[in-house]
Amino acid sequence: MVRSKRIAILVSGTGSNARILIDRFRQHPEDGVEVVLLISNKATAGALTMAAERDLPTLVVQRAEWKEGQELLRALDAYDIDLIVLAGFLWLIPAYLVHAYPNKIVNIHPALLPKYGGKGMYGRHVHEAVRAAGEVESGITIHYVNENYDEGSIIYQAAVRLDPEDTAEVIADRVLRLEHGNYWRVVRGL
Ligand SMILES: Nc1nc2c(c(=O)[nH]1)N[C@@H](CN(C=O)c1ccc(C(=O)N[C@@H](CCC(=O)O)C(=O)O)cc1)CN2
Ligand SMILES: NCC(=O)N[C@@H]1O[C@H](COP(=O)([O-])[O-])[C@@H](O)[C@H]1O
Repeated sequence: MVRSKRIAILVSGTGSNARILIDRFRQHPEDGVEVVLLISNKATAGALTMAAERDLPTLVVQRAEWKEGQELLRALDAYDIDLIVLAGFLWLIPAYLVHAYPNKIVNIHPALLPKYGGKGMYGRHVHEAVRAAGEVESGITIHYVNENYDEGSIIYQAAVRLDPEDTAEVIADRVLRLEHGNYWRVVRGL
C-alpha cells in the first residue's frame, strides 16, 4: 500500500486556494494526496475558520517562533510532512526551512514571473502593477521556493489575456480562477 503524499499548507488570508486543495484531495483519495495541516501567521486568517469547519488541524505561528524554527520543524516532523504548499502566505520562508525541505516547498504567485515578483509583490499590489504597466496578459506561476521571494525554479505557468478596460479587481478575479483551476493538479503531479 503506497502511502499518500502528506501536505502542509501555509496561508495568511482567506484561503480559497487552500480550500480547493483540501476539498479536491478529500473528494479524490485516488490522487494519493492528503492535506494534514494548515499553518497561518495570522490568528484572524479566514483560512483557519475554513480549516476548523473541515476538522483539519491548524497551527498559528508567531514571528519569534517563525524566526527560531524549532517548534515549527517539530510540528512538520510530527505530521510527517512530505510537501509544504504556500497559498497566499505573506512571510519570507527562512533558510532553515528551505534547507530542511529541499525542493519540497512550492508557491503560487499571481503573475507571470519573473515580472511582478519580489518584496512587496503580493495580493492586489501585483494586479495594480500589471494594470499600471498596461500589460496585455497576466497569469499564474507555480514555483519551488528558495531563500528569496519568487526566484525559485518555475514548475508551471498559465496566462490569461487582458482587456484594456480591465481593472486590477477584474485582473485579480481572472487570475484567481486560473489558480483554482490549476494549483491542485500541479501539486498532485509533484
Ligand atoms: N523564501 C521565500 N519565501 C516566500 C516566497 C518565496 O518565493 N521564497 N513566496 C512568498 C509568496 N509571495 C509571492 O508569491 C510573496 C509574499 C509576500 C511578499 C512580501 O513582500 N511580504 C511583505 C510582508 C507582508 C505582510 O507581512 O503582510 C514583506 O516581506 O515585507 C512578497 C512575495 C511567500 N514566502
Ligand atoms: N505573492 C503571494 C501572493 O500574492 N499570493 C496570492 O494571494 C492570494 C491568496 O488568495 P487565497 O487566500 O484566496 O488563496 C492568491 O491570489 C495568491 O496567488
